[in-house]
Amino acid sequence: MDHFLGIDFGTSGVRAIAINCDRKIIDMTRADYDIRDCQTWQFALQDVISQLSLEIRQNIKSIAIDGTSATVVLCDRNGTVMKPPMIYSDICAAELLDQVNQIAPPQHIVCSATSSFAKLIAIAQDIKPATETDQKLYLLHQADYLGYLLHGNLGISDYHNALKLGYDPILLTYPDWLQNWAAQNPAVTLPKVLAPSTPVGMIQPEIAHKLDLPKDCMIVAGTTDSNAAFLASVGCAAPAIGTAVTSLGSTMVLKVLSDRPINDSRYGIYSHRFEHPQHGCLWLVGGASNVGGAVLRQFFSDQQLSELCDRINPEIPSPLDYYPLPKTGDRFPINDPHLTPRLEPRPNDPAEFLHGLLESMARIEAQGYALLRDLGASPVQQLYTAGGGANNPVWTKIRNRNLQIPMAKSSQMEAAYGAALLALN
Ligand SMILES: Nc1ncnc2c1ncn2[C@@H]1O[C@H](COP(=O)(O)OP(=O)(O)O)[C@@H](O)[C@H]1O
Ligand SMILES: O=C(CO)[C@H](O)[C@H](O)COP(=O)(O)O
Repeated sequence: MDHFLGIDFGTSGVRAIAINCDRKIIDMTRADYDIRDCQTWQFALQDVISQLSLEIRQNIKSIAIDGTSATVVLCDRNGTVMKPPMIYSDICAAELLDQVNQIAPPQHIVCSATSSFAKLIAIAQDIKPATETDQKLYLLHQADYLGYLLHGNLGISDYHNALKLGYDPILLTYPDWLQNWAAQNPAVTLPKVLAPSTPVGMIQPEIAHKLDLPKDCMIVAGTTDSNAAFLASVGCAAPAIGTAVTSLGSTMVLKVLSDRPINDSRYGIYSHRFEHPQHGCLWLVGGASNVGGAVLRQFFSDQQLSELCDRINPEIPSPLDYYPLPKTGDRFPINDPHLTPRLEPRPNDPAEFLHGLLESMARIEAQGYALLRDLGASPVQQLYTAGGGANNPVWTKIRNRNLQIPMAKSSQMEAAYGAALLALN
């Protein structure tokens, strides 16, 4: 029986889900890791695979990996990581953003302090010009680097991860402005870009041996965590236009399947290409906010979260109006690297405080979907939820009251299932 493995690298953890040809989950494993330490990426990757039963591992036909978007790492030609990764919410200095604005077209989506291209400009600042080919350096996204660890082909990405680097998902090429920049900065090689789910290469023999994987196990091009979450929630490759998914993990990411791309760097709005079996090329229009579960973890353990939620009446709106960020800066619907968290006034009752946090994040989610609609995204017909926050019925009721959008039960709430569907395809 053939099995297909999806591996999700989120902010706070790694999940692997093995499915069979009927898309049924046959096993799921988890591992902790530190998103800022690439060595833990490698350990966690091997850990979540090794935890699978021997029978499953020996029948894995293909593997797909999703990672956090705009998390980038610089490697040399041997795949050695040259410096700690810059993660998706890291902000580049204002003077570097000025450089980005001089290179990219006005209001391009890379004209954001958190874009992968802004991080490339930051990294390129202290790279000596390459005199020999062996000094070539490679900019990789998190999913690209993890895929390299398995297939051994350096410099391969996908058009979801490469979007915030500046890759054009309509023309399926790097735009001239970026190719010109790369020609003037030969020390850094941009990754080759494939469609998600495209076969990249077979697993390296020594890795196959170490992990008891088949010698012909194929590693396919991956995606980003919230695109994988979209696929997981709808559970197929043919969702209706107007299907929306909120990925409620450490962050909050909104996506609406639309018939046209909408991009607006003022608000941190961008569109991922989505190949639909019936409609052809569609677009996942959305944005990623830094509000989400990470800020809840700053104040409450999962146990406290559960106990305090039992004391909240979700039908009564909280009067508290927060902007609950884990640190300064947001990307969407307010794209402002200097936006400070608003977490006052702090009530004495922790249940009241939690109610205010959940209600405020639900209001921001509703503002986000209203902004997407106002800027031309297809109207939302039904809304799924993925990620850890999807497990919270009180939050779901609060969100339902603020959103006024028909909410559907997700097929699967783990992004790793979406990655497994890519491996199956
Ligand atoms: N029942 C819950 N209610 C609210 N938030 C939750 C709940 N369970 C988990 N979370 C939050 O979800 C996040 C983890 O979800 P996950 O999808 O694994 O996120 P990520 O991959 O982005 O780290 C944590 O920040 C945690 O606070
Ligand atoms: O918030 C994030 C981490 O979970 C990422 O930014 C998220 O992946 C959103 O980016 P994209 O829409 O490109 O997937």
